[in-house]
Amino acid sequence: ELYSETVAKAFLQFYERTAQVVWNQFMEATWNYVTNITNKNREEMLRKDVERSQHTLYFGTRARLFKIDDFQDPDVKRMLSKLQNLYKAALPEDELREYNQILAYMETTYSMAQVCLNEGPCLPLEPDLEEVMATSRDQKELLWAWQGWRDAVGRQLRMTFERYVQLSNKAAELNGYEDMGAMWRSAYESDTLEQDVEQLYEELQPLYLNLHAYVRRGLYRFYGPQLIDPRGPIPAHILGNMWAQSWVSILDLVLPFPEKPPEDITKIMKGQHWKPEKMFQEAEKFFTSLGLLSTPPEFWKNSMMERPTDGREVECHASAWDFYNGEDFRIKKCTEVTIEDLLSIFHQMGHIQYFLQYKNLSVIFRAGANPAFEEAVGSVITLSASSHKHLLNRGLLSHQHQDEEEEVNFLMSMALEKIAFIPFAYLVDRFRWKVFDGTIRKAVYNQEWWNLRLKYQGLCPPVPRTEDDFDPGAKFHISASMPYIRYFLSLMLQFQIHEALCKASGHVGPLHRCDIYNSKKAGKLLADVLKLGSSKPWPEVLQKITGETKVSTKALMTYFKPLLNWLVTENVRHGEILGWPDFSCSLEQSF
Ligand SMILES: O=C(CCC(O)(O)[C@H](Cc1ccccc1)NC(=O)c1ccccc1)N[C@@H](Cc1ccccc1)C(=O)O
Ligand SMILES: [Zn+2]
Repeated sequence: ELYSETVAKAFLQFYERTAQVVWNQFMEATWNYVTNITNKNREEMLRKDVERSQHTLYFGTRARLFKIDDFQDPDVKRMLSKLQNLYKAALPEDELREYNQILAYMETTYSMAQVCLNEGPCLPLEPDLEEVMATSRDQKELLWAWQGWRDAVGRQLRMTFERYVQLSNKAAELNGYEDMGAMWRSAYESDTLEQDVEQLYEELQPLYLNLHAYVRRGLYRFYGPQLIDPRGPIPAHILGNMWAQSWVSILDLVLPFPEKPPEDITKIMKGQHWKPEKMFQEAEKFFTSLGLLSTPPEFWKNSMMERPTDGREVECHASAWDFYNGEDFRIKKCTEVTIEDLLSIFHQMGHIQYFLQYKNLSVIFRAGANPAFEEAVGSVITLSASSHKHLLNRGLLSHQHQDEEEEVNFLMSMALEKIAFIPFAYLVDRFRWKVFDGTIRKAVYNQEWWNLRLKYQGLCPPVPRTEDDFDPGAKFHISASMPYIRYFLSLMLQFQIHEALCKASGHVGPLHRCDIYNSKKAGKLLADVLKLGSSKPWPEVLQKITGETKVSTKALMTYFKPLLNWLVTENVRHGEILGWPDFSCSLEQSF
């Protein structure tokens, strides 16, 4: 009869044919905008977004008319239920236009922001301000970049963000969710996501507290007591990163065995005349060495691998793009020739590999098993690619660096990337979930942000903050309305998958020495899972790789066990306090 399963299948085929066209046109228009930010391109992107929303509305409202529970075919049921979420298309047309303007304004403000020197050039975030944050050891210069960026971005977004929250929640409610946080969490198909991530965070906290105490000691030695309180939080501008989310750039200040410094891989890359294209080829070679798919010619023709030098304004935050026609896939990145950017390209290539593996699925299933899976794929390969074994094999190291002390130095550099990231990845959406559910009211956005930054990261602002500031907006994903808990879950998922692929590749010995390069068995295990896209619930997908159905901290703890032992011994030896009982870092009052 009218809404039978047979009719549903025809309905889904009609959706499939039309969606490919509408989505491809929307992606093209968005790509044209972010790689050439002009008013004309923004208008075209907004126009294509309205068309996409009209398409979503047409099919989503009709999908809601089918009685899915009476249907047999699991794919039909899963596809129809995914179509029923209209996302922002549920908003009335005028409010949708306003919402799209707000989204474009926030993301563009972030992408175009610069910090100007008194007399002389204005510096963009990439690569200039990030270079200052990573390499300067002058806390006044670091403060200039840190505060300047927040003045240029966060402060501009504050009012707009308040309206963004209202419209986001309205869209969520029109889709049957309590608020936008609930809608974002629904991507994980779990009613216990909040409790699960809190539990995972608790399990990892001892690892972070020991790293925090040890790094604080190293910074105390370098910057002295007028900047660092050995029992207090760490000022947020001296950790080597604009958001203090990765501390790998200050490895030289905290190296456990300074008499055995690691080789400077960036210097080696420059000495070997690496260019961005070679970096992309290097990453692709890793994936094909596993028997995975190579990128089509369009990829090399259409990607933006460097910041353009023709004066175009672009959005530099790296991203991978699926144009939903089964053949056009791109990466946009303002690549610099550094080891950080090489590893970042591995991450982006992970997104591309997922696109390639699931390209024959229905458009509805062309996504990761969940958003954390999408973020984990590239990071799994990066774990092998950053191993000394692999770097030596690829000519990026001159010797293996495998004595006991060099191994601790290596694990420390990995911890400054992965362990330092734990509380930041956790707190970004804790903040936004509370903003969306109303726990954090707009009058206290900035104060609540810093309460979370103190509570979870043990950081504090180097200068007093007010409610004229909006420091969360200084982070890309918040200005781009991009969920973040995916990176927290990916942190554990990537080690679980890495461990399983290492086992499949026949690796024996410590997990941190594993390099799955050339392992066709590991590649097959991964490919079979990526091909599923979002067609199956993610616990089923995880089970196919690791045998487990839950995200777990075990593999990550195994990887860092040798370092944790060393850190605990070191911190006990120095009588370090774990945590920050002195809770403020009002620098001027600390001496
Ligand atoms: O933001 C990124 C990398 C960019 C991305 O690849 O995750 C990108 C983010 C993005 C950019 C623009 C629009 C949407 C998302 N995500 C993708 O390109 C992407 C995500 C899902 C499917 C397809 C592509 N990394 C995070 C977290 C991170 C990840 C890995 C290492 C360090 C840090 C960060 O920098 O804070
Ligand atoms: Zn990513």
